[in-house]
Amino acid sequence: MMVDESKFDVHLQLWALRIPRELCKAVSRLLHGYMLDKPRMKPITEDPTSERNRLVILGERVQNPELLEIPAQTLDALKLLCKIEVVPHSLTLGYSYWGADHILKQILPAGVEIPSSFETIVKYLLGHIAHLNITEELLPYKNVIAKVIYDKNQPRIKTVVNKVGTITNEFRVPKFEILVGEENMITEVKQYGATFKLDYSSVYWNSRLEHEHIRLVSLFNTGEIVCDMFAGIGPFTIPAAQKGCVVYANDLNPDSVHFLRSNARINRVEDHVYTYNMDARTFMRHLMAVPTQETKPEGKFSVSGGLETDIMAVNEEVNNEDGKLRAATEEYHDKGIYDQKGPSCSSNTIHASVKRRSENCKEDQVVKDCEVTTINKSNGHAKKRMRAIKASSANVWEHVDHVIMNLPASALQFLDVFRGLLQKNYCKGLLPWIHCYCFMRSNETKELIIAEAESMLNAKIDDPIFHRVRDVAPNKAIFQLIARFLAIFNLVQCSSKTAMLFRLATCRQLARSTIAPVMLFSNLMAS
Ligand SMILES: C[S@@+](CC[C@H](N)C(=O)[O-])C[C@H]1O[C@@H](n2cnc3c(N)ncnc32)[C@H](O)[C@@H]1O
Repeated sequence: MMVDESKFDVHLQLWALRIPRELCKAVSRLLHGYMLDKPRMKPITEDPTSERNRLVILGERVQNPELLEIPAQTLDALKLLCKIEVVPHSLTLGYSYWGADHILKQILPAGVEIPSSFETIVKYLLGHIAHLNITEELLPYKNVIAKVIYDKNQPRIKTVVNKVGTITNEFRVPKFEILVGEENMITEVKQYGATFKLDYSSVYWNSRLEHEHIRLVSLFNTGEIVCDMFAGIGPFTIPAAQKGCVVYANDLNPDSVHFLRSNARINRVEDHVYTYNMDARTFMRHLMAVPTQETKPEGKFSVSGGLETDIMAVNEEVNNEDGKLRAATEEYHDKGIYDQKGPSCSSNTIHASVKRRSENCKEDQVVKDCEVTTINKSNGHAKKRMRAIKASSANVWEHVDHVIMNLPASALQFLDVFRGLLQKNYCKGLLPWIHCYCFMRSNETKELIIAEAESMLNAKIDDPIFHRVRDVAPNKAIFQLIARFLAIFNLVQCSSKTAMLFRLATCRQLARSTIAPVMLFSNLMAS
């Protein structure tokens, strides 16, 4: 459907005063309330007959050249300023003048609910892409709505798209139809100071998870080691790395991993991010070095060209640089840099983290290279970054503080990968937190979720408490929060059709003799 722009023309026959241009200010003060008053329209304009004059356009209420609507007193004051010359002035308010809502009201048939604001029509605005929120009722008008949104948001919006069908592919990427504009869907978005480049047509992205991304990362401490099993283009990975965590980030979708790497570079955290492109279970098994039938990675280890290369390189480094951690740690203690407080790090957590690694290094030779560099000093605060902590894949696991599992549709089923960890005492120190997102439908119960998680973990979960983070169906969630010493759970009930997301975390504070992990569930919106 094309938009006939001429249909929106409104012709106004007005009156204007021709005045010397130097009197514009004085005249407009006097005529306040009687001049043209339309958004985005200036009431004083050039006079086509003379450069030395200007035209003061009067409002629609002034309907004749005698200016009877203007008080005589005002007219007398005007006459004292200059000779009053009244001229007719015609004005056309066209398509370019009217806002999107006005135009849509004219186009859409009576009875069709008009999206009342830009925010209701546009679901997401990602860089130059507007992803429309087209309801069933508006589907027949999607092209014209897209055209209006496009025209009215120049030059910012270059592509207007609409989602088609439901997401069925394993990469969780919706299929889009381009309604107007460029086919290019590579764009950039910003979240809490980080920049994310992505191809919206080939990778998963959900702007509504912004709060959850940053909320989870706020639980991490500088220097901690994070495994992001379903990393996408890095909305958990990048802020975690920016915080000074070392992140092992994996995704099955090669396009996601491509942008994950770009984003690590764009945000200058490539030293903190190791990227992998393989199935998450394989990825974890390799990091944990749990012996399984699967001995070869299904995908690519990208950091140094391959897992084997990685291990060889690290082993070589280990041979050459044994003891470096100790020296580095002592040096930093000598310099006293841990006593400086910076906006992005806590001296205590770095201290604790390095100390723990240092102890581990002495005891187990786990970490072979640990270097802390002061990258930046601003506002008197020293910003400290933990540089990459290189360890052989066989030992990475012993230092993992957090595992992120954001694949709500099936993350629970991946929990079995941790059985080795719980049963074989791989984790020498504290257990990691496992942040596992999952859906919960209204016909499911928290007991069901826990049972599934327990069965996948082959371990008992103690005292669960549920707590909602976000529900899918508005007004249908029941919020329940019960705090316990060792366990926090999030629970949401919702309508039968909607699904919930929950976050599950094993509590690393548990003694290893108690293999029951503590879990934290919280729901997110469905993607
Ligand atoms: C819901 S998205 C989450 C992405 C990212 N963490 C975020 O919050 O935007 C799930 C991601 O898991 C990836 N994925 C799906 N199946 C996978 C598997 N078996 N192994 C690894 N990654 C997988 C998808 O490609 C997708 O990027």
